[in-house]
Amino acid sequence: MNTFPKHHSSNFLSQNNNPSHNSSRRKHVTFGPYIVGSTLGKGEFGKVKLGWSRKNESTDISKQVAIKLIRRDSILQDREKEIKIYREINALKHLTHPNIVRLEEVLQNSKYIGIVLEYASGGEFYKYIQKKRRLKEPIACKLFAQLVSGVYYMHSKGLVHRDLKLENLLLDKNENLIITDFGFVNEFLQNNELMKTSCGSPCYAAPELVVTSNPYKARKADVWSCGIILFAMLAGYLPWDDDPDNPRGDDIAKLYNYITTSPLKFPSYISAIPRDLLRKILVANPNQRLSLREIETHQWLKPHSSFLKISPKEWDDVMKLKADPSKIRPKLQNYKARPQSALPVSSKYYDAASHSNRGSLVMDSNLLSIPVPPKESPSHVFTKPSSPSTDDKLSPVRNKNKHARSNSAASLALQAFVEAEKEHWNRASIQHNKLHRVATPQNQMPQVTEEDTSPVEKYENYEMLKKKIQPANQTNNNGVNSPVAGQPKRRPRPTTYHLPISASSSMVPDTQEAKLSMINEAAFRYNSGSALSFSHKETSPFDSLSSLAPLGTELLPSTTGNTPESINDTDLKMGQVLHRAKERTELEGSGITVHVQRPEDSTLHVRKRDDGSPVPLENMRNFSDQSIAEYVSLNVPGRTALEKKSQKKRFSLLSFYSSYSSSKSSLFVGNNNSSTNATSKIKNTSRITSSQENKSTQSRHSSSYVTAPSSRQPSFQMATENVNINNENRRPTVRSSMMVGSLSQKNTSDTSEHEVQQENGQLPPIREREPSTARKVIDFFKRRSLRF
Ligand SMILES: Nc1ncnc2c1ncn2[C@@H]1O[C@H](COP(=O)(O)OP(=O)(O)OP(=O)(O)O)[C@@H](O)[C@H]1O
Repeated sequence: MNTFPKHHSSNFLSQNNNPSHNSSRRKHVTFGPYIVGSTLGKGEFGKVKLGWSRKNESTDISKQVAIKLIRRDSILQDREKEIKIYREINALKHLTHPNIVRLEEVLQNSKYIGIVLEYASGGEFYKYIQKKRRLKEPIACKLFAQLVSGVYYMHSKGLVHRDLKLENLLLDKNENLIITDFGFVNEFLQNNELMKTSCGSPCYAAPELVVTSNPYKARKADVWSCGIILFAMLAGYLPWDDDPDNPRGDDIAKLYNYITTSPLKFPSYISAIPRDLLRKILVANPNQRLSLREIETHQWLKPHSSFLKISPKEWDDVMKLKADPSKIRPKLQNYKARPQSALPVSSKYYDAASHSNRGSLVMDSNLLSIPVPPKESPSHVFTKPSSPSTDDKLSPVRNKNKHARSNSAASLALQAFVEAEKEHWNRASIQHNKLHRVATPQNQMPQVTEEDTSPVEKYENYEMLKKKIQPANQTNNNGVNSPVAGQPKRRPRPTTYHLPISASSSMVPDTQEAKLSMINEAAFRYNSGSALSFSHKETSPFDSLSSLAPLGTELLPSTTGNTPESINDTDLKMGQVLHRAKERTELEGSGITVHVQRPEDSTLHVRKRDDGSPVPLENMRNFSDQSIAEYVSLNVPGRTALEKKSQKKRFSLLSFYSSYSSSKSSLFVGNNNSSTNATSKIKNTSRITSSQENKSTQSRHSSSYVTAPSSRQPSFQMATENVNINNENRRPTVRSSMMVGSLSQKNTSDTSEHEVQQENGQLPPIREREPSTARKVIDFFKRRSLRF
């Protein structure tokens, strides 16, 4: 039974001290329709909290989200922050790809803006590498294919990320890659993708962003970052991190000189084919660097070539269908259709708000412009308008034979599409009402073109396939869905790209109910309808800026996230766990909502941790091992430690070039200043602490430009500004970075914890580490938050 009241408070709730509530009564903090749990992480803008949506009244189910909470007063003072937030929101509204974090909705109350995101329960990618020291090639290949697919999708929407790095990658519970943090995203025009604003982290930033003030080709800069990420996956450390003259890597001028003059060095355990790919990606000259399309066709990615052939349009089509079942054939609609999620409240809310004064949340129009028309920068090479790739028009079917079977989610997704195409053609030859009996011979697949199969059909067929390979009633002894033979015994995530690939026609569901169940379980994580309810047809994600909500507008309750589509089995059980154990009461007029636990009524007692997360302690046997394990995983100690990551130190050289603040900085190519001067100037000015960042960005009025010290790259020029930056406050051992825990004596969390304690005066300062031969490995993530 749903115990949540129909009306809920939009505010964070304070602790209830009413003596009438004894200790057995548990309270929960809420934000809008979400119960707020533990802190998942802390970023530049504040904390990211785990949240649970309220149960849908009819279905009694809940789902998990990550809520990025931003204090409104913190952004009122800081225009750059504000811009980043709205960049992120507007970009995410337009991106619906399985490897890009899904925006559920945006809420705000008097104190906070909350960006509600899909919860990436697999945690941070760099920690994953940290744990494994480095990734095996097949795993790296799968994850890199997902990264490339996500980035290519983003580029196809005219957006560049500009801050791709390990720290901005998360994993879902099935270890699929999720790209996050779109704060630096920007739009490019197909016929002029040049940008001026350098952003990102030096270790991941393409040389052209740092060593020249010329406009750079935005997509190629993302490609470079992908290459660095791939190297880090395979090697376990960042490339070009072994400069004896710059052992700590924090002299950016030296770092880039080293990058542009030193050949890439590989550890012996990276094999020849990925080395070849890396050598073609990590090319200092962006014109010679591979494009994403070229990367996709590289031999190393062949196992995932089919997945990579799924075009952005195909991703959109499938997701639209998921969001709008009305487009599915009437035959399928006749099955008991699930309630369709309404347009996210936040969207409606924003639309309504577009007529009102948006106060401080108006974006600077300069932000949206693409800097420097070609004629103004004749030295730069411009990209021609890209004509649609022929690859995009190809059906994945054509590539079927190229696809080597793999367990990867990516390749499985592709297989699903391929199989769906195949299925469609088989089905086309028989009566529609006998579809479920069709046994499709393996390896018989007519050639079809994109035009031959409508997205609706594809989707339907895909769903059919999915049902075939994983019937709803197929469970193992543990009550968990049985894996298909040969597949790992892991309950697949309800996404299309995590499908087992071997399908048996005997597994075709033969009832309408089974088919309905198949649809209901279906597919993508883009299932709540929220992200998809945004218009994808807008030409620019920034078109809708004016419709952003004004501050001070009251939070409206959300209906998003309550649809059954959004809930998987685990969520359901989670929801049951939570809601059986709770009762919620609203203290009249107080604005305080209290969730009360009544142990005598509960099948499972939910306790609250210090950090606010619910912890189930008793009576776990009522639930499957898996649901318990997953629930427990939400409360892993690592998360608590993660919370302490608040001590993240960061550099910021964002202020180097600010296209949206052109009045504050001017860009030009410097003249032949001596390299010595360049090096020393940058050395003196290129360090900045996070606490100084904001101040420094306000003070960047004068700029100085110096040539890069590289004699091999005479055309590269170094630009920087006097941004009042120094490194005095930086802790020498932290270097605004993370270490490879498995190799270092302390892992990241420990380090953060130490810092917290240290700042509280409980511990002596960490001693500076002596450089050692393993330093480059130990320092793997040291520059994790370095930004410019
Ligand atoms: N969708 C998510 N699912 C799970 N954890 C998340 C999610 N989004 C963010 N986190 C956690 O919160 C941390 C901070 O998030 P994020 O980096 O997006 O915040 P930010 O304010 O944009 O930080 P940054 O300083 O990197 O810009 C992440 O490192 C991650 O641990």
